[in-house]
Amino acid sequence: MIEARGLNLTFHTNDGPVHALKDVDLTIGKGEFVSFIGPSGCGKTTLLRAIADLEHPTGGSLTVNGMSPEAARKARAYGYVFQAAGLYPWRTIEGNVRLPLQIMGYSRAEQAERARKVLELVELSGFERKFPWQLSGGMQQRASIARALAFDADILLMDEPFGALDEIVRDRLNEELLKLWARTGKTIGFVTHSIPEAVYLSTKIVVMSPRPGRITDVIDSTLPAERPLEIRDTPEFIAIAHRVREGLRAGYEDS
Ligand SMILES: Nc1ncnc2c1ncn2[C@@H]1O[C@H](COP(=O)(O)OP(=O)(O)OP(=O)(O)O)[C@@H](O)[C@H]1O
Repeated sequence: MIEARGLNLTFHTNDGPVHALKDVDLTIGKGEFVSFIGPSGCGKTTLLRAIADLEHPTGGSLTVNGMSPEAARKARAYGYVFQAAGLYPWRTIEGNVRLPLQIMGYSRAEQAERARKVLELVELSGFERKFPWQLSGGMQQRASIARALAFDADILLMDEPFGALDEIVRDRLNEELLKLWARTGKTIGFVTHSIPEAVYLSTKIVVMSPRPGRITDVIDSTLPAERPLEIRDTPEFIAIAHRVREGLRAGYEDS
């Protein structure tokens, strides 16, 4: 679904070049849930943005759904969820979810039907007429996920969507996201700073390190698909978390 080979991305700044991504090789299969974890500045967001054609690699190759990132963007191959929910305050929740569909020229009936479906999927049925400020932070983030799902793209790219939420809300949204992923079969790319979040959610964990931004480890999860929150206390979970932590530590020492 997503394939990077020798991917490089250098920003040219007044202080000289910044190697945001260096020699990144990565394969993401259909239906995988892939987390990107690493310290600030290791290129997680840049990689996600390159997949979304919001940044342009300076070397190597990158394909998304078998196409160039630009072709994939034009084919609306992905939905993107940002760190802040980014809902328009003057639009209702339903109005926010319908916005991309409106822009794409869907009929009013189709907009309404799709909004209904995705709001049900994120358990926000009944909140269609509310405005964003009438919802909690977690609910706003769910609405922004619904918006990214509205046009039924195969890929969902999420840049630290739950970073600003307290731990209890985050736990619940993690559980809900796993259920949603199981129901929809989407391929998900997910940026996080949290080791437990990465291990809990992912089928594959990509550990990155900065200066230059690169991949230092790729861990295929051995956890079962069915994951109650208590799985975080099992030896298997703790072993994977340990490997992620070691990878992060090694990256710090190298850079
Ligand atoms: N538009 C830009 N111009 C110049 N440098 C940039 C630009 N965007 C990102 N960078 C630099 O590229 C590097 C990678 O940034 P990126 O935002 O991808 O890191 P990150 O791992 O997502 O960090 P964080 O966890 O803090 O969000 C950093 O050194 C950053 O300063």
